[in-house]
Amino acid sequence: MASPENNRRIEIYDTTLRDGTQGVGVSLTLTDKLAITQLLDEMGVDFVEGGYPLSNPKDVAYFEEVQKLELKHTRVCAFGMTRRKGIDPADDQGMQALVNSGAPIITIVGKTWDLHVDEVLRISREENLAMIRDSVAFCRSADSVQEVFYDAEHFFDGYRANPEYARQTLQAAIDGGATRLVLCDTNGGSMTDWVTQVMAELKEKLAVDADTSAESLPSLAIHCHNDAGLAVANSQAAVAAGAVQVQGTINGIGERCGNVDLLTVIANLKLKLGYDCLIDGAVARLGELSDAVYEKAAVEPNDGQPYVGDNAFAHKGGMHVHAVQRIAHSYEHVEPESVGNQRRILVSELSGRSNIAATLGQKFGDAVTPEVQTNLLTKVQDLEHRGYQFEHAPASLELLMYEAIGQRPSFWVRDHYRCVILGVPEEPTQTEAIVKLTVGDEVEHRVAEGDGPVNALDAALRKALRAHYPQIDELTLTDYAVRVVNPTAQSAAKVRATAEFEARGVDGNLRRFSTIGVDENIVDASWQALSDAIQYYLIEVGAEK
Ligand SMILES: CC(=O)SCCNC(=O)CCNC(=O)[C@H](O)C(C)(C)COP(=O)(O)OP(=O)(O)OC[C@H]1O[C@@H](n2cnc3c(N)ncnc32)[C@H](O)[C@@H]1OP(=O)(O)O
Ligand SMILES: CC(=O)C(=O)O
Repeated sequence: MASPENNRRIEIYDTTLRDGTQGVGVSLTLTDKLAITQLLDEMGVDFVEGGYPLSNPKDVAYFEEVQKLELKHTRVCAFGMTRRKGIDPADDQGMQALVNSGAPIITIVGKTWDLHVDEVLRISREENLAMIRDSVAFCRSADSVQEVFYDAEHFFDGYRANPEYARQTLQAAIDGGATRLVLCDTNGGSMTDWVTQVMAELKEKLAVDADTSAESLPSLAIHCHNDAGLAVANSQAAVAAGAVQVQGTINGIGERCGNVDLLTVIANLKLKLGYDCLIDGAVARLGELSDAVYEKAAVEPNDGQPYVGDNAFAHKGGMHVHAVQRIAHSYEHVEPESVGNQRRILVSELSGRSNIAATLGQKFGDAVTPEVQTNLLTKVQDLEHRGYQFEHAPASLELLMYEAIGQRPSFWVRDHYRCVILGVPEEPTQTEAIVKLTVGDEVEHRVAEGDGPVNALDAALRKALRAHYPQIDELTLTDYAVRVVNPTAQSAAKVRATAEFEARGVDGNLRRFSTIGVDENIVDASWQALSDAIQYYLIEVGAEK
């Protein structure tokens, strides 16, 4: 699949810790930043931009602490803007912070677009060129600094508005000693043809301006934002046109619509286009890297994310599942494992018998006969028509399977439950639940208080069952969500309760599973999800009824 002719090595420059944290809702602790640096190093990421040492105490501490890590592949970069107008770089706090950070690479961002020079900074165009040149040269002259990269902010917009001036800004960075000229699509609105065109003509024109050869100029790099949904395409177009480095973030987190998602770019470069990047084996760990960054950044994962998202290899439609069972790449562009992901087969009203066989066949073996498949499918279609959604509740689906083959155990028989809520103004609302069940020959009639009806019901049900099935104490509710199925019915609408539980199986491993309930009554929907979970768990651990 990869084109063998593209065997250049592409440098990967990660700015998750700087540009990524400019994303809405993203905040990383110092410990998180250091842990992400270490992970990126393990993968062979060439450059990690740790932050802006002038910006805040956390970033200052980062550059101190990161020096204690033993990094094998990564060189740490400190980011900052050009010196302030009208002063010597040596007197500029930002410049001092950069060279004192101890980072071997300094990345200086400067203005390309005359609009920003005239209207935002309100300085002369000559002063802007001097700021770029002086700042790069100052950082380059520091003993601790190995290289200076120059981030040409708004390059593609600036070059459209005034190509001569945009080139002069790069020339100033070259004169200062920059070793990479990073073309930034800061506003993320460039079209791919424009990126290709600029890349194609830029080096030749820069060489003519400087009366030198294109080869003797610093290499070009690319830094794209995703405001027009083209960050991946634009980054790859730049690489195809000769860029040696791609800057971006893990999972594409970043200001506004984000930076380019390095995970997608890396997988495309390596698996599709035959470029070299990172270390051997790293691509198969992209899923792990994605999960780690989502978790540390406390950002909700994007299930539809290319390559690494939970849905990237999830097959729902019956015809697709049928085909994938026969030949996986009929509906998969790469093997899920090649990027650290896995295939998922979902059961829903859009399923065919293949979905049932693929999902339950391994566990239930020969019991999954064609007749059982058809019966279970009919049941699922009927229930989904009533509001259930089994793709979110595989444990409830398994209970239906036990029912379909006549093997669903009855751990208890419910007589009734009752919930009482006492709401008095200015006082905390009190809730209590009563549960009456028959377990074996014994009647259990229990009451419990809780924080709301679901909690009280859960507590009362567990009280009633504990003496018979002590294993239930292992079961923890980890997530619970309620969604209205038919909102037009307003407060009489049906609701779907989905609950996620965690417990150790008989093998001692922690497992998560989800169940579902649907009813007009929110408490009854929750009762179904709760009691499905307990029954499912008791079956899993082989409880005697
Ligand atoms: C495209 C990008 O992602 S660039 C990075 C953007 N990231 C951030 O801004 C996060 C980190 N920033 C910060 O911590 C702060 O903004 C600081 C420390 C840099 C500056 O804080 P302050 O001094 O309070 O200034 P403030 O943020 O309000 O305004 C920016 C200042 O930098 C100046 N400035 C902006 N860009 C440049 C540049 N490339 N070169 C020199 N000066 C610049 C502006 O003129 C303004 O100075 P002024 O108030 O004297 O006119
Ligand atoms: C430098 C940078 O982050 C940008 O121009 O987008």
